[in-house]
Amino acid sequence: MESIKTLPQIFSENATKNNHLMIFDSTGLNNKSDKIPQEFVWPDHDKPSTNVPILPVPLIDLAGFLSGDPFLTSEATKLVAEAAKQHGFFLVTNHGVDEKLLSSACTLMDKFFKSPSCEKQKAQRKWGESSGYASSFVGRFKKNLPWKETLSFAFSPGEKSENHSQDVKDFIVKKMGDGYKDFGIVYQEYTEAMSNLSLKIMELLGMSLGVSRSHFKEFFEDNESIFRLNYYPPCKQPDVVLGSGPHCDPTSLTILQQDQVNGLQAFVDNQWQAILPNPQALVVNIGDTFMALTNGRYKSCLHRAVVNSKIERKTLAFFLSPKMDKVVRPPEELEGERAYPDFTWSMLHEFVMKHYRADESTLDEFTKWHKNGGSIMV
Ligand SMILES: C=C1C[C@]23C[C@H]1CC[C@H]2[C@]1(C)CCC[C@@](C)(C(=O)O)[C@H]1[C@@H]3C(=O)O
Ligand SMILES: O=C(O)CCC(=O)C(=O)O
Ligand SMILES: [Fe+2]
Repeated sequence: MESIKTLPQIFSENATKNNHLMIFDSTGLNNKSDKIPQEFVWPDHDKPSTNVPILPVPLIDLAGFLSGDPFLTSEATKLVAEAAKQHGFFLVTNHGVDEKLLSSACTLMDKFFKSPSCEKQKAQRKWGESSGYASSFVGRFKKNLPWKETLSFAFSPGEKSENHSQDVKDFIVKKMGDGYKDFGIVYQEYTEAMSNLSLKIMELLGMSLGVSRSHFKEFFEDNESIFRLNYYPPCKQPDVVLGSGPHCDPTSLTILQQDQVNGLQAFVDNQWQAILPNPQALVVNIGDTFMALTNGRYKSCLHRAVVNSKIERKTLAFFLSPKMDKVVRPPEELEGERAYPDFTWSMLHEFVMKHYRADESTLDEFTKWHKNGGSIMV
């Protein structure tokens, strides 16, 4: 477990020692004759292996559920329940999100990530915030740095009455200028589509748990979510680095679009197993906050992303999260001995952004931190 000391401790420590890594230049690192800097090299027990088995993730066709077919809805809830109880991962097809939107959102990532570093720095993420560009994680972690660049946005659907809030589009145009207006429009539309899809999946999850169809949908209607573009450059030593280290998503529900490059792995039945790209499907996984909302019934699963030496990998992740101040408490149908205390997403978000690097123990460590009144050292 690596705790993130709060600023300025770790930042100043790292800023001096790792100046050369303050900007993650994968091309430069790949072209240098010597080995990849030690900060990116993971311990032996975490190093990726090439021949992992393939995880048989259930493929759930949402067409029947979305059209209101009672039998197909019942079949879908059974498949969701089985997957969510075991490892929390499932695929959804016929989800209703426009294929052209999905394709352009993946292609358009290159406009940002292939631009010069000085351009990308205009959107640099600030300490403690999740919005913005993270070219290097050396400001947050001392070791086991992820081999990736990310661009993250805060998203909320806005009030029904007013026009949808345009926070995604406005953020990128504010940071990068009017040349990114079309870019912003595409990802604004994308995040709205993913927010709508996540609410439909919340209806399915509610029914699968024997809770009213509307309970979780209403809980997340005014969500304050995070949308993230993950760009994983090729690495000359793919056997020692990780694109995203082992973690459980601290959020509630993740909808992940993968490109056609393999890399996502889940830790199931005590081994890493690949979740292969499927162009017709989106990957959905339960996060820590929803595991708490189900009082531990549905599982938030450890997962990671590996990279390769030939081609970059791109993924788009919508992290559904409730309004910051909403109390995370299981509905009475799921009560019983409490697995976790009442908390707000705001508390857990602060914990993972400022005090603790999300891993497989985040919720347990957060529970200790929360019981100690949110004291800094975990
Ligand atoms: C709330 C969040 C924190 C992270 C982005 C979202 C949901 C997933 C989290 C993360 C990806 C889990 C692994 C570690 C992390 C630092 C990362 O690799 O990016 C996490 C994100 C973050 O803290 O920025
Ligand atoms: O990019 C991937 O395949 C996984 C990314 C992920 O798990 C995350 O961003 O939380
Ligand atoms: Fe994740």
